[in-house]
This record gives sequence, structure tokens and C-alpha cells, in this order.
Amino acid sequence: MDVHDVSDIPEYLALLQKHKQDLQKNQKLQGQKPKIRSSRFETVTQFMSMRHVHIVNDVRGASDSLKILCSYLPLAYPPSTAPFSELNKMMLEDLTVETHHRGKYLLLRTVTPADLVTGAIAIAEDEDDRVFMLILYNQGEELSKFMKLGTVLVVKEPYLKRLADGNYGIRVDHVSDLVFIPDFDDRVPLAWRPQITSADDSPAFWKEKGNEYFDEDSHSLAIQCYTKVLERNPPPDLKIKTELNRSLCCLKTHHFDAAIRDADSVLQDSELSEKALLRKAQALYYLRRYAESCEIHKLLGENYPKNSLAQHEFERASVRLAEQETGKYDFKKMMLEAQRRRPPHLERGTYVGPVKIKDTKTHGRGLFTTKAVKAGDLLLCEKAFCYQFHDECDLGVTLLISPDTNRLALGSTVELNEAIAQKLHKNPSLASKFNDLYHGSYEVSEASNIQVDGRAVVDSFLIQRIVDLNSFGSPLLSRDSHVAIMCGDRPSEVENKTYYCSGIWCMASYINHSCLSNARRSFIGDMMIIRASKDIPANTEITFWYGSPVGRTEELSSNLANWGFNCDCASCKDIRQLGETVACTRKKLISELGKLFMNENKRMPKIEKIILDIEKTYTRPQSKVPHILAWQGYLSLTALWTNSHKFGKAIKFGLKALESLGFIVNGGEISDTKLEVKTWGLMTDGVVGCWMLLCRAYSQVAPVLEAQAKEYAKISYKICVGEDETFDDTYGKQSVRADGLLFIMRNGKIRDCPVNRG
Ligand SMILES: C[S@@+](CC[C@H](N)C(=O)[O-])C[C@H]1O[C@@H](n2cnc3c(N)ncnc32)[C@H](O)[C@@H]1O
Repeated sequence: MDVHDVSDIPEYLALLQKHKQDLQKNQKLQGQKPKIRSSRFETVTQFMSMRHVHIVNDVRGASDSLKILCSYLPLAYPPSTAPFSELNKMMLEDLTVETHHRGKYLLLRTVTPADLVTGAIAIAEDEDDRVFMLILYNQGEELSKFMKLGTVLVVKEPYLKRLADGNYGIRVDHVSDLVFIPDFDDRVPLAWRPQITSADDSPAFWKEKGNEYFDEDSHSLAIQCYTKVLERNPPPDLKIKTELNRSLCCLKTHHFDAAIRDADSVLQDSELSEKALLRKAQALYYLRRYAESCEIHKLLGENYPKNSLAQHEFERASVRLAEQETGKYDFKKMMLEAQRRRPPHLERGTYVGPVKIKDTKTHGRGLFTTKAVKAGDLLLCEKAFCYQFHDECDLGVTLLISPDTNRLALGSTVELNEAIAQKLHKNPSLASKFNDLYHGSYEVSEASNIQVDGRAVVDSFLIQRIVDLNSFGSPLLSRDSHVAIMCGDRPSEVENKTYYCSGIWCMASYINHSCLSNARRSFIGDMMIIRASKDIPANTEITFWYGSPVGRTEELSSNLANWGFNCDCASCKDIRQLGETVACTRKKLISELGKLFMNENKRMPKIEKIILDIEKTYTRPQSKVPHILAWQGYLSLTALWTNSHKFGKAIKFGLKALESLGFIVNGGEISDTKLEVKTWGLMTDGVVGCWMLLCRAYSQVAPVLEAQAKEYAKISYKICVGEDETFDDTYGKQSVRADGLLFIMRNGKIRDCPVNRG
């Protein structure tokens, strides 16, 4: 959703345009025979020298600046759904360019190790000794097999592409279109078998072989051997042992659905098998089905009270279930874990608060409250369905170039697509949850949720579209982003750090955008926390902003174009209605105000006058259309008056700042004894600072209001950061210092910045 979209940056845009031109040109070659210019020897040597260059660059660290790898997507095409038995073998010689060879398969063997760039590339031969480049995407750790020389594989319904350098490559996008074939598979031609295979084909032989692979941690190969045992009608005892072993291998390779299937099969014959119960409880845990996992654990506990591993895992599953049911988390502990772990995957349950998915009638489905909630209340605390982390010192970033969506996304999107493809391929039970997410106009074929030859078919282009329209960029900790913003880091710097990490949070994906939103999201590692930023009545749609409206003189529409909608909130409508002239006036006033604030000699009357002029460009009251552009001016005035110990003035402008964002605050003047937020306004990070400035001012002239202002600062902090357990650590010292926020212009952008640092 707010991954780092660079679709409007000319340099990147040029790459997209060039890619689209190449695709168009190549389309004209469809069905033609490839014009091969290099011999087998030349193809292999060229590839090996290119691979060598990549390796040397990696080892030496070609540069210490950000390295961008481009990943060019082809136009979407569906995955193969044909069982192997219905496909006919073809040879490399029969391939034609830009053609999806439906009804066919290639049997290949790698003749080079793989070069890992954005996908994996190697040279592969067929039985006629012809070679072609093979380019694989979304294959996950299975690729470790492909890295080796002599790996045999089947490419289902292959697709030959003309590459940018004029060469050709067989491109595989769908994880299910590729099948790695072990040496012992009957499909491997005799000439390619590395050793004389045993004549023994008994279940006992394959069980032994499976155990050998298991001992070597080659769990995928062990699974294939155990499958051979089970295909050969083994005696009941051997069947049970093999299923238990295969179930364990499936746990190790994250095939949790299959682990449950094997455990269930054992439980049919032996209802209280300790190992089968344990495997099933573990697999359910990893699929995040905590209630079911706890049920099985109870049974284990009753029948095998001495099993300490089961006891430990029962406790773990019970904690997850409690988090899921109560929404109670130790946020401070989560933050420490997120700082320590790499990647910052936190083991926590998802809490879905008083919300449900409903049709909005105007913009698809949305998330609605099921009861009235207060500002700060927890609506969702969701564990990512999938999350990709990019460290700040990680200098490699991918640029995904998509001709179907015309989008250019920088960051971890490529890795996210791959991780999701793997997850769904291994665990088809998760597909419906993910595939149900919004995917725009992409036509979902029946292929996206079926199994062929016992393997789940996965449509990579559907995944990519869903990721495009539903993924969120995230900082490691929203608290860090909040502190960075309050300490004056440029918003663009904060954003850049944010967007390189991204993930999919399924429930949060149903939340639509509004600039005048009533909720805010924050992050602790891969957990997304959503809190109400206003008091929300029951049965009301929850919205948050996909991009913040604060500090913008133009409507947000241009930034939303990629999601295929225009924001219809009161603020965007107002900007549209007022037109270009008002937009120009606003820009001029903002620029003038920036210069005045930058000036050593602050001319306060002039500053106040300009802010008033900005206010006058709004024709509707703040309660209907927040005067967002006046906010930063008022906030900075509050800071300036606080720093010069003019606390009465600071309070006046602090309250005006909040009003400009749509807050309705009752009381709060020096003579009052009560301060109450009647209506909450837009929740931007600076609101916390504003309350803290008020706090300081009240402490000097109206102490009775200080604690009330602090309480509001704390709620605002909780909404922005996700929790308030760290509030005192973050703001404790600042609240007693003459700290504040100053309005300055840097690089033409308005931002909040404290007067004193440290
Ligand atoms: C993450 S999905 C949100 C859930 C989606 N409405 C659904 O039915 O699943 C994002 C998509 O929702 C739609 N959307 C979100 N906010 C909108 C808004 N304010 N107005 C119109 N459409 C919106 C757009 O089609 C956008 O690409």
C-alpha cells in the first residue's frame, strides 16, 4: 500500500517505458524460432564470467551506496494446471519465442551453478545437449538445489523470452511450474543418473534411504523417499512410522498442511499416538490455529503428562490464544524483541478487536466497528501474514517494474512476493485468506486454489497484484519514527527507512483510505497495531490514511492514482472546489511563513498575520474541513512562545493548533479548571508535541490543567506509537525542558522540529 512507490520519478519511469517498448517489440516475434548466435561453449563461458563479476562485486562491496537491482515483470500469464501425466515432453529445439508452450514440458539439467540476482539464473541442457538460459523466480530455499551443477528439473508449459541483451531465456514465474527431480526419480534419464541405482525398490529400502536423508538434514529428499514407501503398500507398522517421519520432515520444511495430514492419518489407526498428536499440535501452532493446537495439547497432557516438550508447547500456545482473545500484550517486551531479533518476527497472536468486514456500498469492502470505541482504544493488533525486513545497512534493494500495473516499487516487494508464493505453495489452506484480498481488475483463474500432482498451484501474478494493492511499508518501530520526526529528521528520510520493510496484514488490508481518518496504524517489528484516533460510534467504517495529508498544499489524489481511486474526503473535495488560484495563494503564504520562521529575528505579528491569511483561504470551519496548512504555523508559534516563557500566548496558540486539525477542546484557558477533548481531530505525530507544550505552559500558569493535558498527550502518543508504556521514557525529560517544535523550511518542505535537541 505505502511501499516505496517511485512511479513518478522520471529516471525510474524511463525504465518502465523502455521495458514496455521492449515487450511490445518482442510480442512481434511471437512464434518465431530463436536466432541463436552463441555455441554451447560460448553460452556457458559468457554466463560464468558474468557470474564471476557478480560474485567479485558482492565480495568487494562494489559501492557503499544503495545498490538497486531491477526486476522486470513480464505481462501476466496463468500458471500451469495440467498434471504431469497429461503433458508431452518437448526439446529445447522446439521452443519458439514469446510463446507459452501449453501441453508441453521440458526436462532439463543444469550445466552451471546458479547466479543469484533478483531471481536465479543458470544454463541448462536437455537430452540433446542443447543449452538455454533458465531464469527462475519465487523459488525460495528450493533454489539451494538449483545452485548445484547437474540438478535435474521439469519446467511445465515453458515460456521462452527474448532478453534485453538479445539472448533468450526460459522464464519461470510460478513456483508450481517448476519441479525439482531427485536423482532417484524414474523421470531422470539413465545417462544423467550419477550413480548406479539400487535394484531394491522395497518400502524398507526407501524408508532407510529417507532416514539417511533425514540425518543429513535433506528433509525435502527424505519426504520424497517416504512418499515412495507409502506408495508401495507398506505393512501397517512401517506405514505409521513413515507417516510420522514424513510429518516431522514436513514440519521442518514448513509444509504444515501436509504435516497435519500425515499426523491425522496416523491418528486414524492409533487415536492417541503421542508423536502424531505432538506433530499435529505443532503444525496447528505454526498455522496460527492456536485454539485447535491447545485442544490437541490438552489431550496430550492428559495422556502423556511426562512429556515436557508438549507441556512447554502447550504453555506457548495458551499464551498466543490469550493474546488473540484479550488483546493484552507486553508492548515494552515486544519492542525489545523487535530491536534484538533479525528479522524482527515476533511470536505473538493476532487480536481482532470490535471490528468486522462489511460492504461499504461505495468502495468495496471495509472494516467497521461493532461497538462504540474511544480514541486510543485497540482495534487490531495483527501479526503479519508475511513480512520482509530490510536493515539500514542492507545496501541491496530491488526495484519491481510492472508493465501490467505501471508501477515501480522500491524495497522488499520482490522478496515479499516470493515469500508469499512459497508460503501458499507449501500451505494451500492459507490461500483463501490471502486470495480474498483486494486485487483490482486482475482476473483470478480457478488455478489459484487447486492442487495438481499433490502440489498447490500458485499464481505469482495474483500475489504480486495483491501485494501491490495491500502491502504496507513499515518502520521497525513506530516509536523510532515518532522520535525521529519530533527530533527534526526530514519526513522523506523517515519515509525511506520505513518503506524498505514491507508486509501483508490481512485484516488491516480491509481498511480503506480517508485523509480525515478515524484510526492510525503503527508497528512493532512485524506486528501492526491499529488504534482509534477518534471516538467512533458503533457500526462506523474505520479508515486510516494511505498517505498523510499533513503538510500538503495539493489534494492527495495524485498519490492515490496507483490504487485506482480518488479520495472523496471533505478536505480533498474542498481543495478540488477551491481550485488552482487558492492552491497558489496557499503555496506562496506557506513559503513566506517558512522564511519568517527561518529568520533569526522572529517577527511575531507578521507570522500571526500570515497564519491568519492561510486560515482565510479555507471557506469552511475546521470542524468540517481541517485547516491543515495552518496547523504547523500554530504549532511553531506555540513552541516559540513557550521558549520565550510567554505561557498565556503558548496556550492560546496551542489550542488554535489543535483546532486547526479539527479538535474541539472545551476549557483549556488559564482561568478554566477543566480541559476536555470533545471531538478528536487529525492525529499527526506533532499532536503529541503540542500537548506536551501545553503541559509545560499549564505547569507555569494553570497547574490544575497540566495533568489533564499530559493525559491527552499520552493518549495521542499511544495512537501514534501503538503503546503508551514507553511514554515516560520518551517524553519524561522533555516535558520539564523548554523543548518545543519550530516551524522551518528545508528543501522547500515544511516540517516540525524541536528547538532544543538532546
Ligand atoms: C487495501 S484495499 C481496501 C479494501 C478494499 N476496499 C476491499 O474491498 O477489499 C485498497 C483498495 O480499496 C479501494 N479504496 C480504498 N480507499 C478508498 C477510498 N477512500 N475511496 C475509494 N476507494 C477506496 C481502492 O480500490 C484501493 O485500491
